Amino acid sequence: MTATFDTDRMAAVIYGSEKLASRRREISAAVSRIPELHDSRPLPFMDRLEKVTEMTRKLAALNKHLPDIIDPNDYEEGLHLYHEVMGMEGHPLALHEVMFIPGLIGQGSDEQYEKWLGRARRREIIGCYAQTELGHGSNLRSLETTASYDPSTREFIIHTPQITALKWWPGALGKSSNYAIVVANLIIRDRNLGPHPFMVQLRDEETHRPLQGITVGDIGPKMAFNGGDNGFLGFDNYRIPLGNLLNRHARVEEDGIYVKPPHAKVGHSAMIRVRSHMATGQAWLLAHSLIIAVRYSAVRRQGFLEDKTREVKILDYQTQQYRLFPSIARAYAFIFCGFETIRLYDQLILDVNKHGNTSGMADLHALTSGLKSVVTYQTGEGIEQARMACGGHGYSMASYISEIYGVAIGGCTYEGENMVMLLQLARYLVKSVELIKNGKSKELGPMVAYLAEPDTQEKTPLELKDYVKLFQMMSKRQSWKATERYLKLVEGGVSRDVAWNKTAVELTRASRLHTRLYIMETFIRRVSSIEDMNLRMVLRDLVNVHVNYELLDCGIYLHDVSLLDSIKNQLYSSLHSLRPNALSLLDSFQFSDIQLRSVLGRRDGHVYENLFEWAKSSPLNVSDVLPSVDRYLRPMMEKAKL
Ligand SMILES: CCCCCCC/C=C/C(=O)SCCNC(=O)CCNC(=O)[C@H](O)C(C)(C)COP(=O)(O)OP(=O)(O)OC[C@H]1O[C@@H](n2cnc3c(N)ncnc32)[C@H](O)[C@@H]1OP(=O)(O)O
Ligand SMILES: Cc1cc2nc3c(=O)[nH]c(=O)nc-3n(C[C@H](O)[C@H](O)[C@H](O)COP(=O)(O)OP(=O)(O)OC[C@H]3O[C@@H](n4cnc5c(N)ncnc54)[C@H](O)[C@@H]3O)c2cc1C
Repeated sequence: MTATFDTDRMAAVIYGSEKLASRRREISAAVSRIPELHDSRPLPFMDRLEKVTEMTRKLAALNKHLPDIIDPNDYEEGLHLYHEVMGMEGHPLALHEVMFIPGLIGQGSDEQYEKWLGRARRREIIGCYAQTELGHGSNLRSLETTASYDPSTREFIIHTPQITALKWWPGALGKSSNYAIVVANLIIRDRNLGPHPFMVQLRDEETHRPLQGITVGDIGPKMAFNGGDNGFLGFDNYRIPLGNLLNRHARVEEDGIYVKPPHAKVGHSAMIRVRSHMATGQAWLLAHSLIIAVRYSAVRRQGFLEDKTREVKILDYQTQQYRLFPSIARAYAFIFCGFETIRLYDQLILDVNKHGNTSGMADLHALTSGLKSVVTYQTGEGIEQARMACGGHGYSMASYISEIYGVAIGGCTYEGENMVMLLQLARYLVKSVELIKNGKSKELGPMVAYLAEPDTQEKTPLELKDYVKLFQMMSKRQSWKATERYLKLVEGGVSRDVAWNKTAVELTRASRLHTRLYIMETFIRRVSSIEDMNLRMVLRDLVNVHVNYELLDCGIYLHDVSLLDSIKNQLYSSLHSLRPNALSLLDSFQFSDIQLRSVLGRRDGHVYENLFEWAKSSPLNVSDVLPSVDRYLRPMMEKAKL
């Protein structure tokens, strides 16, 4: 079946501009011509040490070639080049670009930029972001690492009071970084002023050995990211100068006077940044797994439909389409939402850093808390469906889907565990409902204004705005239901914290619905704004899959469930309409074979030949008889014969 649109033009919609889309193609082509930048052999055949070594080798090679391939100051081009060459399994600079430099920009003063930013950008130093501890990750207020100010020497003494206070998990900390932004409780004259970010040198710049007073190492293998070195870190009364408190917002004077920041959570900007970028990152992972599954499904033939002389492509099965197409819609929806949150973050950091204006923080915190939770969860679901859609071959590392899954679901945990973050958004929703109850609807932000709308009769949705209306109604009802349940407990004398906990499941449901509504509205809005009518029509088919699937999936929140039958019919027909364009919608992401790293999902479609070559290259096939067979199996069988 042939697609009805041009994938290069769709790529420009996905990546935001024709220029960036074509630069991505040029960068992929340039990488394909430089063997030094390719994996020296398939990553799944490597053990952990080999993977870390391979990633470090490629990173150094990339650093050498980078100025010939891209403009080093272009963030988007750099991101693509890194994805292409380094892949997704982690590397020594993974946190340097993602949290260390942004953390320094968000928290450091101009003087501190002068001292560290240029060096970091030139990669004279490598940094990471060390916040989570062995005993605490979610509850930042209970972090135990201390940074006590000593006015006599104008230094902070960083200390790990007990084992639970060891920093644990930071990416690229274990073996690669020589600097870290360390989050520690600022203590002045025995007063704990809460977590603050400090620039800390961990290793000697010449020898790379840990400095005295620092204990640091790798935390061992993980579900994924095994090319990276997540680490542990402890301090034994380790002294750093006063100037190492990142002090754009909060300051300590030489005499120990504390100048507090304009907003209590302004120190969290590095986390807000990653959360703002997560929707696009996850969309990209989801699209990776889907292109593998859809390409394979367009090659794999099994069973018969009308034509009894030739087996059917498995992509023609309705169940296969139901498994995969709603996730294609989500990948697009997440990309569009992600661009919006990135733009909001960039605006916020400008407002805060230039004008000290923190008024956008609460809204963006609520939005990104919900979005990162829903998007990572649904991405995990979609990738797992993609794996199952490839049958037995999906289970092989040749598909690479299990690696993508491991990487993606890390996002359910890092940057705030999903349930914890859904509860953060719920605080915002509950406050909004309370405003309405207190007659202050005018104070509601635009994203929650629908919470004040009256209930109307549910009717079969015909146009997109009807779907949005129905979804708003479901989301509003759940936010109200959860809030009223919580307030009733509080009014009955239960403490706020306990009442919150007794309502928590309902609260997380409200947050999910609110976020799914936001995703739906953003998707519809973006598609409606596309000028090219041809592309807009194709994406309209995708939106149709999305709105019907979302409504069905959340149908339990409708009062009139008889609506669901017509929605089911509309979904089945929209899956059918999407079939001719499904593969091209994914080809539009324009992943190269190098970037995909999937034997099953290669562009050439020679699935069986490629799988056989891959199997033959397994290290186990280097000899016909393995030493373990000689040593154990043959003697066992010989003994049994006696
Ligand atoms: C290529 C891929 C690379 C992947 C790299 C992955 C790298 C991963 C890195 C990491 O994981 S770094 C560590 C990340 N850690 C976390 O995310 C920890 C999660 N916990 C928190 O963020 C916070 O503790 C919390 C859960 C948000 C709660 O914060 P806290 O206890 O300090 O506040 P509360 O008392 O609950 O709330 C008070 C008040 O403040 C509001 N608020 C909280 N955070 C923010 C914020 N960032 N911005 C604005 N406002 C915030 C909160 O909503 C409350 O408001 P009110 O309800 O009182 O109005
Ligand atoms: C791949 C990866 C990379 C990471 N990189 C970094 C890094 O670079 N730097 C860094 O500092 N950290 C990093 N982390 C750590 C990460 O940020 C934390 O693991 C994460 O924030 C979750 O915290 P936790 O481990 O304390 O989970 P916990 O909070 O212990 O979660 C365990 C369970 O308790 C529940 N729970 C906890 N609190 C509540 C609550 N208040 N209400 C209801 N339920 C609750 C959770 O929902 C969850 O079910 C990384 C983690 C991973 C997996």
